[in-house]
Amino acid sequence: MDARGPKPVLYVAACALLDADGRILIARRPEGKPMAGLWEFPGGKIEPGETPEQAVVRELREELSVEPCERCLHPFAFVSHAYPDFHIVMPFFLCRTWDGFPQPNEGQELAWVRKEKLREYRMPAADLPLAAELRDRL
Ligand SMILES: Nc1nc2c([nH]c(=O)n2[C@@H]2O[C@H](COP(=O)(O)OP(=O)(O)OP(=O)(O)O)[C@@H](O)[C@H]2O)c(=O)[nH]1
Repeated sequence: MDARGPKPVLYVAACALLDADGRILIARRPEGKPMAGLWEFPGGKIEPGETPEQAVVRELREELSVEPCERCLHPFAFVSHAYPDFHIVMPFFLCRTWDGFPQPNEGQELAWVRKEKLREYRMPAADLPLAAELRDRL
């Protein structure tokens, strides 16, 4: 807490889609959104009453027209990170099986990236440990 009071805590769920060649899908935040231009993992805020898995399924459908099954979402890591204006808690899943071909429904740029190359893409601070975990543990 500081003089401005406690920071809001934001619960976000995200997912690494992994293709058969071991590449990971990342998306570039479009102009007009906070943190525009940074590369991140597909996902978004967990709505009230939703599980993290349900939030990932909904966001993948909205953002990418991709349908994973909930059972295909494997818990991989989580983040708890203090941004200057909010604190993010982010369960993070791996998914190797889904229906559909990812479409950039929100005008976002998409990239399939090898884990070794993730560090070449500028990411939000909260994602840096996730990129390192993917490099080390996949
Ligand atoms: N989706 C996603 N959000 C992330 C990641 N890392 C990270 O710091 N965030 C932050 O978590 C928050 C998620 O919000 P979002 O804007 O993607 O969620 P949303 O689609 O539900 O929001 P919206 O409907 O208000 O646009 C943003 O502040 C975003 O910058 C990540 O890897 N994936």
